[in-house]
Amino acid sequence: MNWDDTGADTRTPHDEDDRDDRLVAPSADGEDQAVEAALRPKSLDEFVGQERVREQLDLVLKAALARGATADHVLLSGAPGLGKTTLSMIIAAEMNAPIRITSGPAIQHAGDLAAILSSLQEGEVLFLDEIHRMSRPAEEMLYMAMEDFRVDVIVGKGPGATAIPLELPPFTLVGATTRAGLLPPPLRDRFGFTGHMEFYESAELERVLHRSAQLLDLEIDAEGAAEIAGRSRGTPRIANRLLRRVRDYAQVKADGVINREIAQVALAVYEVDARGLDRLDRAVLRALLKLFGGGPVGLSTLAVAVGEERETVEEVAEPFLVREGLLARTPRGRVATPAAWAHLGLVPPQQAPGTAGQQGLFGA
Ligand SMILES: Nc1ncnc2c1ncn2[C@@H]1O[C@H](COP(=O)(O)OP(=O)(O)OP(=O)(O)O)[C@@H](O)[C@H]1O
Repeated sequence: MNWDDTGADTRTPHDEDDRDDRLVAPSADGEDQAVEAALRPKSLDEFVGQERVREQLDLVLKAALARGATADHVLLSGAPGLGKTTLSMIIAAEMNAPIRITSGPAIQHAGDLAAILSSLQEGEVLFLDEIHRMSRPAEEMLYMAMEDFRVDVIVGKGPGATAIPLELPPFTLVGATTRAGLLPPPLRDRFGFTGHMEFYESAELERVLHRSAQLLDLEIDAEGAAEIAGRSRGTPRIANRLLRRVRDYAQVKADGVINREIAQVALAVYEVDARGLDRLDRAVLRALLKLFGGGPVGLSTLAVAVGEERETVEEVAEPFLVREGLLARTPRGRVATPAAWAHLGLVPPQQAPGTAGQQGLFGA
């Protein structure tokens, strides 16, 4: 990637995929998957943060255990990397039940789901990630399975097709979604408990980092953890990933101990700034400020200026910039906030008397 100082992209577009190889990407890459299993908390007590969800879930599970019953179906919603998979495994562990893991996109036909459901053991936890991406027929089969622990398996085709009812053992469905709003109400209503996972506070991420450091046998001090936490975008997965990169730096260039200075220098090497913005985020902001005077500017124009697809700017960079209060999406286009100017150390152009709002060079 070659964004120059003006924020313009000097590389040929698409010669690298900015989505997956970003150090601050919320989704898991291959390395994450390999180490995440070792870092996952195994019980609700070990699970950091999300106090409300944890407390409510604790009650749901304890009550089910006391009744000797299978726990109600649970829906977990929230951004990637906040711990939905981890919580589903904890639910199974707390219920002393086995867990089966699958995802919406893996279930394209109702038959795929019937095969999974009919092989569940009594009390088993079925974790269905990205449940909003399941096919419609599978979704309809799931309604009946969740409510009546029964599915109708269709045998044959056309007028001769017959539905054979199949009893299922009671099970707990844990559905996970990043888009709770996309779930059809009949599906949403069949969950006994819905937990909304929030982004983590810095102090919570510091606890995650200390715990991970201990498991990875690393030495990190309080200031080192605070520095990494502040750049982790409220997401434990990103915190754990940044920790591993800082560890590499500490091992190669220092004595292995992670303190504030080591964390700062290491993350500067990886171009993750003090607020967790990476090169793409800063390129978008810089273009908005330097080329368009802070906006408003249309998404397509902004995307061309940084040499990216509209979707990349809109879906990869903007959500975090909006969340951080650095950029606003307005009906007239993208607008930088005063915090954006301050973050990049730039001074907003003087507002001419009588003009309303920020008017860019290529304004509305
Ligand atoms: N509350 C937490 N305490 C400690 N570690 C956590 C916590 N939440 C998540 N993690 C760590 O973050 C990593 C990612 O968590 P997890 O895979 O559960 O996220 P997810 O929400 O299921 O993500 P995705 O939606 O991408 O599947 C795991 O390695 C896990 O150890």
